[in-house]
Amino acid sequence: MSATLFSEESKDIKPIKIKDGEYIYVPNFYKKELADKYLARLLSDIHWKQESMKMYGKEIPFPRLTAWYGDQDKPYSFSGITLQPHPWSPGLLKVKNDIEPIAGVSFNSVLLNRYRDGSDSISWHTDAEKELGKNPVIASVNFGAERKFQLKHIETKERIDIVLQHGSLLIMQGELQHYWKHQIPKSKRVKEERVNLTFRIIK
Ligand SMILES: O=C(O)CCC(=O)C(=O)O
Ligand SMILES: [Fe+2]
Repeated sequence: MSATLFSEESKDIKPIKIKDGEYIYVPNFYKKELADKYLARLLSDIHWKQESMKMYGKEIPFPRLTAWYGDQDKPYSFSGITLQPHPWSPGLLKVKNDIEPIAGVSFNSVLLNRYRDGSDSISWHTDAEKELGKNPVIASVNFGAERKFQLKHIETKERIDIVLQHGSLLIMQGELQHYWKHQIPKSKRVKEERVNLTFRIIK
């Protein structure tokens, strides 16, 4: 990571080192007013879709809506489906430019997740697909309802919970994807929508 990429405010942002990985969490990356604006725009402008996965000959819908945006030559496969990206929108490019000085890398795609309420979720997985490279940097920006993000060490089963708040930025980096799974569990209490953007580099 190059120190010259860091802006004045982001200079003090240091990765949190954990066993076999590291992450950065910036709770108030966007202040509330701006985060509210982004949330409204994302809800209305993004081409949201409920994808499904074939399992034992049955179509199982994902418990969330998704969308894939990015450079046009980078199709992406996950959970048995392949997505052709929509071209970058001005708003997504703005967020990308805002987070890159902190991530220290240049992203070429973003997977968006929309959790309509607490009954939407994403279950335990790693983002260690081949096309993300060896130690991927994954930057996740969060808008809307606060949801619990859980990390679980694959060998020791150690757990780390982070409540991802409106306007926050979470960056997973280092060896984390090889040793830790993550999930957003269902939560009966949550009635509001949440939108999550995970910026990635597809090789
Ligand atoms: O919604 C989140 O915070 C996590 C999303 C995620 O893990 C993914 O899209 O791979
Ligand atoms: Fe993930």
